[in-house]
Amino acid sequence: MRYISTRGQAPVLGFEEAMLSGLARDGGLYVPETWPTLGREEIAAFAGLPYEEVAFRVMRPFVGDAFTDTEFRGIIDRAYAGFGHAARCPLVQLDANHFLLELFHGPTLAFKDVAMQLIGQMFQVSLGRSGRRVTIVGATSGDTGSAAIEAFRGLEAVDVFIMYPHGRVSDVQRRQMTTVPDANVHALAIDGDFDDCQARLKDMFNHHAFRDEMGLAGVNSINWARVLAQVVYFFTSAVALGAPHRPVRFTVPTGNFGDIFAGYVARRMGLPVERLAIATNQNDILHRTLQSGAHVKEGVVPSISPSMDIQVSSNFERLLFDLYDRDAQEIARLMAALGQAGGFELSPAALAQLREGFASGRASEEETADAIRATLSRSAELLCPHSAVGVKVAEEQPASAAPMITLATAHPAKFPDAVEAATGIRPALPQRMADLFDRPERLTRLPNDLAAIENFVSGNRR
Ligand SMILES: Cc1ncc(COP(=O)(O)O)c(C=O)c1O
Ligand SMILES: N[C@@H](CCOP(=O)(O)O)C(=O)O
Repeated sequence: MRYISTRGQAPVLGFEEAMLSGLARDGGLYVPETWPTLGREEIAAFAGLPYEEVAFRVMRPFVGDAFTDTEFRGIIDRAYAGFGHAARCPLVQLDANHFLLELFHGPTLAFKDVAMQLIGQMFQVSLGRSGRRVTIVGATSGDTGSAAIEAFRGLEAVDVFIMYPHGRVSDVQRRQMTTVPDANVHALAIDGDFDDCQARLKDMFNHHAFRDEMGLAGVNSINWARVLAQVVYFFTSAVALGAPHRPVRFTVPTGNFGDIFAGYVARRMGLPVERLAIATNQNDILHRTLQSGAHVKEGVVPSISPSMDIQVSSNFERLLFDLYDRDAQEIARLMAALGQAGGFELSPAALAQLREGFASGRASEEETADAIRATLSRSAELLCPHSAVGVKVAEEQPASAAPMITLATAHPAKFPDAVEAATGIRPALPQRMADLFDRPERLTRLPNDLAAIENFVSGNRR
């Protein structure tokens, strides 16, 4: 399998190099040259298999010769061994036809662990083989950061620098990043919002002299391997509810468009997905895009679902690439318009395709809190605010015989203030994290300035 850039000007790479490089050198995102498909029988055969086996079968076609089958099975087994649930990503029934896919049983209590634990293992095998060192830079609105730190802490061949928006993540999320004592980990509080952090991240990758000198690697969903690992749970959950013999529907709480893009990939691979609904909070650029056809940035407004406080949804570029029949020149033009003019209009053909493939909805702050409360009283499930945005939007979708699966993307204990305000219940952290608020914090506050961030990175990597 070969990987090409959405902007058409970067070298074509194999899986391992695409995984280690992060952003393509032309500023685009790597995508597989073609979408591999799985036949009905192959998908049906997933029923009853352990999560790890389905992961192997779904991801194998994308990995090529980067890892032997034995290496790849070992990587997958080690990635999920520490998850707190035997099913890894269990399904919970909310009502007759609505299910929650719990993605927060990994070490840092959010869906990011599902992919990050896997790529942590992939990096270790790959770097161990080559003797190469990398400097991981990441941007987070709260969850990617701690998942990355957990996956890469203490590794000799890796330094990790995570930028988060100062004052805009929950206290639990911040402490998960700032209380890790390992010398290779650096939490950087940036004066800006997540879009600023992600923009500086991409600036670093696009500054080729810096990128090459530092050996930059990216573990945001810029990295194709992150998205790939997330495709797996669309298959496991759908098959558990009868796919491929009956279609299913998904609603995905969405910010950077990585998770829902993974659902799109599952559908391209042959999974019968009747509806794929984008659920946004008040930072609703994607919902507005579906409604109006205009993809226009507005300022990020802080919300009680802070991990989705995003207006520049990085992976939307990957979808646009397909919507525009893989016309890389056109994608480069649209992305330049987004950067310079703050937005663009989708062509009528691209918009029609977008609306055919996706639905969307939005939850206000009040509606999010209502969904947390209503779900608790109906089914005793305590939702995090992001999952609540998903449940609210799922419930608005037209009735169908196909089961609806809403992705529950984080544990409620990561957002205790919002959950307590909605329900009066303060969710407790698991015992292993009970002393999180007693641990000393270590962080560096930096301006939203490329030179300042680059100086810090170059001065502090080992
Ligand atoms: C808890 C949570 N839910 C949902 C999202 C949105 O996922 P994506 O950015 O892949 O759209 C994020 C962050 O991205 C998150 O941390
Ligand atoms: N919500 C994310 C934002 C970064 O998304 P990613 O999937 O591109 O890493 C976070 O919690 O950091």
